[in-house]
Amino acid sequence: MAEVLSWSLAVVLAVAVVARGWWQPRLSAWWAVAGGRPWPWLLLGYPAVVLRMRWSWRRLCTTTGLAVMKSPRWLMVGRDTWVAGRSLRPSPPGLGVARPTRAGLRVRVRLHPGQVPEQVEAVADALAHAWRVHAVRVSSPRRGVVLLVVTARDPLTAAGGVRPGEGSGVARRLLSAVVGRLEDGAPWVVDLRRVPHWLVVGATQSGKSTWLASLVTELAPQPVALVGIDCKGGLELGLFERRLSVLATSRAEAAEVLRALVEEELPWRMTVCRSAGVRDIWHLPKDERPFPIVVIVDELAELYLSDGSREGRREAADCSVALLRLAQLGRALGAYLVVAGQRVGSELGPGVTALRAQLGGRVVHRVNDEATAEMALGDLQPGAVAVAQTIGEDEPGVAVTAVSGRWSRARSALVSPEEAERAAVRYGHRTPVLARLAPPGGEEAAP
Ligand SMILES: Nc1ncnc2c1ncn2[C@@H]1O[C@H](COP(=O)(O)OP(=O)(O)OP(=O)(O)O)[C@@H](O)[C@H]1O
Repeated sequence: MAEVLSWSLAVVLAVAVVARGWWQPRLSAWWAVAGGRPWPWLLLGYPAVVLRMRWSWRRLCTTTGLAVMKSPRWLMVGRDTWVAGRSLRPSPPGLGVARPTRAGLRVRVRLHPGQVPEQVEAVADALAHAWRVHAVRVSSPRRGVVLLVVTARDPLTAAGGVRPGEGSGVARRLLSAVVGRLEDGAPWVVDLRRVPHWLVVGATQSGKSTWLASLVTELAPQPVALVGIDCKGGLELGLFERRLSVLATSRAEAAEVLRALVEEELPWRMTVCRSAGVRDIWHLPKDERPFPIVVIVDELAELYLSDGSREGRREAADCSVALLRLAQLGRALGAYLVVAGQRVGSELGPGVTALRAQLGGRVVHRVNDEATAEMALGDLQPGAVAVAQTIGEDEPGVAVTAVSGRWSRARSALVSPEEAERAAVRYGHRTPVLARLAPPGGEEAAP
């Protein structure tokens, strides 16, 4: 026996020596992958939660009304009559295979005919309690199926634990930014080419500016023109001035910049596309393609609310129309819009509701009232409205992010003003000159 063992060991060692050219270069990558895995969760937490799920699924579905009763085959019951058939048995929706994620697991559930995802969503809290996990989120990737995203512990509690660009195993695309971490542990990616326009809402001190700072920090190294509109005198976006192609710090300046964008820059881009026979700038040859422009507005209300003067009303109306046109025309012409504000209700003016409908990406931080959460999420993800309202004072940077069809809780990367400023200075030399927006000197540069 000992002889067989030592021979086997010798063979394994010999193979390892012969094949070292193959495994040695891969060793560090394997080590890095293994080191990044949440082993305690995978080895202990995950099997325990899966057992609890399997064990309790039928009972849970019965008590919460998700199980349907399979009707038995029966005969008439009389005084001396036998009853044939199976006993009445609750049949729960089909629970699929639970796949582990970094912070929990995902599992698909096949609904019974006649059931809708809202029924599962209504009992998500009961599931979370029964499985002793932080949260169960419900989405519906296709008809008849719901996806349960289970998070074991709240990964968003560690304030400041998220770094800009963290989890950047994600392959970076132009115009995409990792701005924090989602509740399921995945990086929070804002990809402007997929969802071109975003609305960022939150009460004061909820984390809007920090979110904008992490977005700018991520976009700064990219060949992208950034246009800042900050009518609070440039207090927030002024930090990135070195990396901004244009910064408007009052409403009069903002109206002028937006006018130049929609009346000069966008029509010029249309002409370029038309003469090249293409439908958007992304089909132009790379060296002829104009820079994509990301317009960032901090505090939307400052653009919309007027002081009652004729001049003020005219500026507000101009800004409203220009933002709407920008949102409508922008995607094909490489202009993207990120708008932040405390409220986005119709009290700001008639144009704001139309603008909101164009902003397909939503980020909702802590809000002061239900109406604001409803305004920001109700049209896209009604199920997320209640969750946005649970974000507390002690959770700055925590938000609900939603695009059509999906939503999640998330926490933004904590980017200090100094870090953001440093990034803007470091990449300041990459700031494109937009000649039509900032007339004094400079020519339109190609990326
Ligand atoms: N992801 C985060 N993690 C931890 N702390 C955060 C996070 N985001 C923001 N904060 C903290 O919350 C506070 C408020 O952030 P921020 O200034 O971004 O809020 P705001 O919504 O822009 O406020 P205001 O509307 O008053 O400008 C700051 O002290 C900031 O450090």
